[in-house]
Amino acid sequence: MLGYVRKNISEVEYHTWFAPVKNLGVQEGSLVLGVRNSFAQEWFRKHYLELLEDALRSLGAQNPQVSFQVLPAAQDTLFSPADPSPAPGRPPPSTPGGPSAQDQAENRKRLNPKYTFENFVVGPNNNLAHAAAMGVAESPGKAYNPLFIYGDVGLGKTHLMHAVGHYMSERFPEKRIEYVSTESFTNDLINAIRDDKMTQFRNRYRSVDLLLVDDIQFLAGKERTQEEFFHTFNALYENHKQIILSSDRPPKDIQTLEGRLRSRFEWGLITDIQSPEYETRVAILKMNAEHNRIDIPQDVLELIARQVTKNIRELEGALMRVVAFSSLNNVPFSRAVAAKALSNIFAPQEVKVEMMDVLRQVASHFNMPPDVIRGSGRVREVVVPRQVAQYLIRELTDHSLPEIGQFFGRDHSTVMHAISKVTEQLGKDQEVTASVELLRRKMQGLDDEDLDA
Ligand SMILES: Nc1ncnc2c1ncn2[C@@H]1O[C@H](COP(=O)(O)OP(=O)(O)OP(=O)(O)O)[C@@H](O)[C@H]1O
Repeated sequence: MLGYVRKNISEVEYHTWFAPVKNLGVQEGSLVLGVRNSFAQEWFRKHYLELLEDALRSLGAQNPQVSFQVLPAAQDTLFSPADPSPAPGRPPPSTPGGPSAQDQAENRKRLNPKYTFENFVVGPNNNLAHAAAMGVAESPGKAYNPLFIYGDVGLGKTHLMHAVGHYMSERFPEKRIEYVSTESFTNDLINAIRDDKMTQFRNRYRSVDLLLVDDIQFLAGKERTQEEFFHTFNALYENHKQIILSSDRPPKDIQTLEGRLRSRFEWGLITDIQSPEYETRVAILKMNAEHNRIDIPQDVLELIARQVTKNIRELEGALMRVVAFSSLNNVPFSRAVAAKALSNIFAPQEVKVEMMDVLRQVASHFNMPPDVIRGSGRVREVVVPRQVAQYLIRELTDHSLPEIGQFFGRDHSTVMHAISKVTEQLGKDQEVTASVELLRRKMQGLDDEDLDA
């Protein structure tokens, strides 16, 4: 099967997605593949399901069925940077005569273990840069050289550069990879001049297979550094070694950059990354939550994604802030809690209650699945929560009776009946009264007293 798959997709895709997959055997006629997280699960369903079914068909299956299951945490080696053993399916450790374990460790040390292709959410804002980086990873020194990625702060430029580095260090452990910020490059140069170690400096930078230089805009105005970088660039370029540069602006907008450097930066491919749109932001948050094993409802992630729009680093920070806030105050995640946690940094946002929020809260209060409440059951245990939910939705949202009816698969007169029934019971039936009050308070947001307590 893998042979078939490999022939039909690029090598980078294959190694990114298929190398870590585990065969979990056949269950109820379906081939079950273990993947690392729900992000990968969705990705496989969307992008590779047909290909896998075709692969099975090519092996003679009449009615091929493939499903994906998230592997338990223990088998997820993705975020164990301290673990020096290679992940399953990855190249084995070096052999005698091959690259030393130290080389590999050196390579890995400089790269952030989180910044891989697998952890990079692709959206319309970054798909070109992502495709270019994949192209470069697949054919270093050949596809686009240099690759120049620009974009505002915190949008994933460094992440993409490191992803190429990881990919190369896993597939070709003998390759030398150097990741450096322009600032470190400048400092190294200054030190080398001072200590009379220019030969070592040149050897270090001109002997690499992949040079990643971050924030190249800081070359502006540094004449000696530009001069040295020019020669480093030429040496690597002539030897078909790959260069990737990141910057906050395109080469033409970097002031006081020597013309000969600017034109070299334009030789390869220039690609930009824009701010992510809403769906991409939600997907990034979801992936982050999962990687950190935080079980946080989708609607809370959506609220965070609405608040932070420009910078992914801030987006991740906002998520951590919400997590810390809820843990320190010992309150469960909710949109109200998230809004409160973020209110010091962002303008307080009015939390609009949605029908689904109410249904979920009611379901959790009465300890039954939301679908049962919306279902057709007629016993009192289900009818009371259903009526309470309809009553609260009418009170807390702007939805009309027919809309509420539709949400419950009923007509508006049923909703009207539910509302008058609850109204009648308020103050008389203790259970109904207490439930309505408690739920109303929960959904209107927490008061400060709650949090202080
Ligand atoms: N598409 C994405 N999917 C998942 N995470 C992302 C994505 N883009 C960025 N991130 C995350 O956002 C954070 C900031 O990204 P990164 O450091 O690469 O930004 P940058 O553009 O290099 O910023 P700077 O200009 O400040 O160096 C990182 O934690 C990174 O993992």
